[in-house]
Amino acid sequence: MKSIAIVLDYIEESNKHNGVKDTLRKNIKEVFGNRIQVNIYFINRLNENNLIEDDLILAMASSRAIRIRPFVRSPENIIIIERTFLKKYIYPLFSIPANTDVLVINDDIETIIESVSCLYGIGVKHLNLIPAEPSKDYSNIDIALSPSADPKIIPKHIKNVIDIGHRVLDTPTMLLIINKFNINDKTVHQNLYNYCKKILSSNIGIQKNYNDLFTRTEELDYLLDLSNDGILLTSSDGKILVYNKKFKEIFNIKKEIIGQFLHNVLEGLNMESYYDDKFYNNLIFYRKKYINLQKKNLIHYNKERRLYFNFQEVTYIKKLEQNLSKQLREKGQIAKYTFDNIIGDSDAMINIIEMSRKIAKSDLTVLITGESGTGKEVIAQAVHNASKRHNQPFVAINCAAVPDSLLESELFGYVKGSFTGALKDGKKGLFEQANNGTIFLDEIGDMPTTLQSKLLRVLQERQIMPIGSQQVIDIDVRIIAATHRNPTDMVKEGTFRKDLFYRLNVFPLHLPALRDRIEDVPVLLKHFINKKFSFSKQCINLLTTYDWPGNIRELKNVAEYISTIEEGNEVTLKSLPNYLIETNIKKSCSFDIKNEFSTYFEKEKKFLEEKTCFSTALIVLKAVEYLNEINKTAGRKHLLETLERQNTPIQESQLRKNLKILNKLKFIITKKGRSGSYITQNGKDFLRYQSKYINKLVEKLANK
Ligand SMILES: Nc1ncnc2c1ncn2[C@@H]1O[C@H](COP(=O)(O)OP(=O)(O)OP(=O)(O)O)[C@@H](O)[C@H]1O
Repeated sequence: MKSIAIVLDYIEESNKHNGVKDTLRKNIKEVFGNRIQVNIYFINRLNENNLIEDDLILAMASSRAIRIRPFVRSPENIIIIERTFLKKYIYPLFSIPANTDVLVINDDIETIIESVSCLYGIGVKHLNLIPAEPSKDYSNIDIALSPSADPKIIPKHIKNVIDIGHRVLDTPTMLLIINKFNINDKTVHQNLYNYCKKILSSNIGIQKNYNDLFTRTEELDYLLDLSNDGILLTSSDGKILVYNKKFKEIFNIKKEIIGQFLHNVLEGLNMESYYDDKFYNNLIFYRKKYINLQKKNLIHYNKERRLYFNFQEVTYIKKLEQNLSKQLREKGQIAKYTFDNIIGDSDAMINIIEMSRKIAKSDLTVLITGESGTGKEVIAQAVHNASKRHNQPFVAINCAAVPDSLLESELFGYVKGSFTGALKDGKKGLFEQANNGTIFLDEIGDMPTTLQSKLLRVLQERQIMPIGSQQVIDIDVRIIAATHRNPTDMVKEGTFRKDLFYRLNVFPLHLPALRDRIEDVPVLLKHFINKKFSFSKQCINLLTTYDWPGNIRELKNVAEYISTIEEGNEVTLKSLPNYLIETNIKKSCSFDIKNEFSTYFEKEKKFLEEKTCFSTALIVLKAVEYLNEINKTAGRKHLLETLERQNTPIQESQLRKNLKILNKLKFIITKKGRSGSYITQNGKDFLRYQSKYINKLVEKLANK
């Protein structure tokens, strides 16, 4: 414990100095509590063989400081105190009429003069303060001011003796002590603030500045304490500079921790590992509690690095979870599939689920390959939901569905005024929206090469730079990419960057086509059909020998078809869509089935040929189906863009006409407003029936 010496002038005689001694001791205790020990010395009892060893020595005046120097071990620790009066004693003086003669009485002339000058200094200027000299006659004065009110020294005729109390330590002296002992304790500042309110400082400037600073710090502390997170600021080597109440609460800390090292305060958590200049977002376990720790670096203008820590109790996060999930759901940024919703009995599927569960535990990048409809997105969602990021956003983007010109701004965002047509306030990119969560980059193989190099940088640096911005943003996002193409072939062809491929292919997952795990067909059908059905033998035969080019997505559609069409309990060939039967017959029989099925959709085909250009109608219908499948609104704008992308552009007027005709045939339903068109089962069947014709047509048009 630090100690302070107070050196008084004379030996204590008949308790003469008790007042001063007790007052100063009381002042120090009031501000510093038991943090400082006070020792009292008397000047005429000091001995050169017994030096004062205290950390700070308070002298009453400079003349006394010189006198005590030889008796002090470290004279540089001597400070000359400043004293003042308490408000409660001084305010009554203002009721004495101006220019009244008032005698100031004390033990000796030196202290009397000091008191008079101090009274003038604090603003008692309306009275004629007269220092009482022992030999003089003051019979014309009938008011006296005295701190001790010792009756012996007060002239008999004076009846009105006003007690002005002993002088107390002034603000600058208190601040000097704080400074000398490097005290940064909040309670001490709170005590000094209260103490200042009671005294009339002769140094108004210092007192006012101190009070202002204290009030501001108090307000900031108040704001910090409002937070539900534990907040902490340390120097770059972990010395605690600022903390809030919640921090102490989370870690059950009772003592003062300012100036201590964080790794000593939170023992066993290896806090030193956070002192580097990286960003962290980790879940830690401390005394039966899960706590989410975030650490950021703050660089001040003077280039000194500070570490900002934020701690959230998981119980509290849990409460936030519902709120957050609601918001994410509203934004469509939630992954609904978990491993429990993934159906599959085949060895291949069991293997994939097992692998994926392991992958979910890590934070590494995953590349999922497989034909369209094999469940790549479903797996990506399940991995996200089984990962530690499951409470954070899952943001999916189909790189093939967004025009190249827009893909960059969709992914990285832009700042305001970046380009014509940009939103007024700029736009957050999907990477930023996915921060702390997962981004699913579907059809990565369709990403233009210019963007591939930008993506590579994101993967390397974990930073993004919005279009038009000069600043990079740190992001913490898990990347899961998928493609129905063969990335190795694309790298060979030079359409996909080799370095990007290696960065993405950290965890490769290949989903086999449904035809290669045909044993999954019955369980999937059972899962998707919500009624209880039995299947005829032929039906099972057909469904398990069919190729399923559209994989599980196609099977889901067939299941939907069956649920709608079949009114009985048994699914027979009749309950299946026409195109399935056609393909199967073609597969198992050598004769051309064209004649047998030539009556299918004959009327519709004729109607189309009469009303419009047959091939255009087919292409429009196919484009509606495609946009529906990727969950994009099949409105006129998207349809025109899609047709343009596949090199089969048409005029808007043509599109409108064809949509109308397709609606008439009930191949599509176009809803009013902005929800666009939807292909009906009839439309889908018609397309399947015409599928070869369409593929040829698209190929032909694309090569024209
Ligand atoms: N194993 C599975 N269990 C249950 N449903 C599945 C499974 N796999 C896929 N599905 C269903 O099939 C549909 C298509 O799956 P998904 O969108 O994940 O395929 P994809 O491979 O990402 O397709 P694309 O390459 O066309 O984007 C989904 O709507 C999902 O309901």
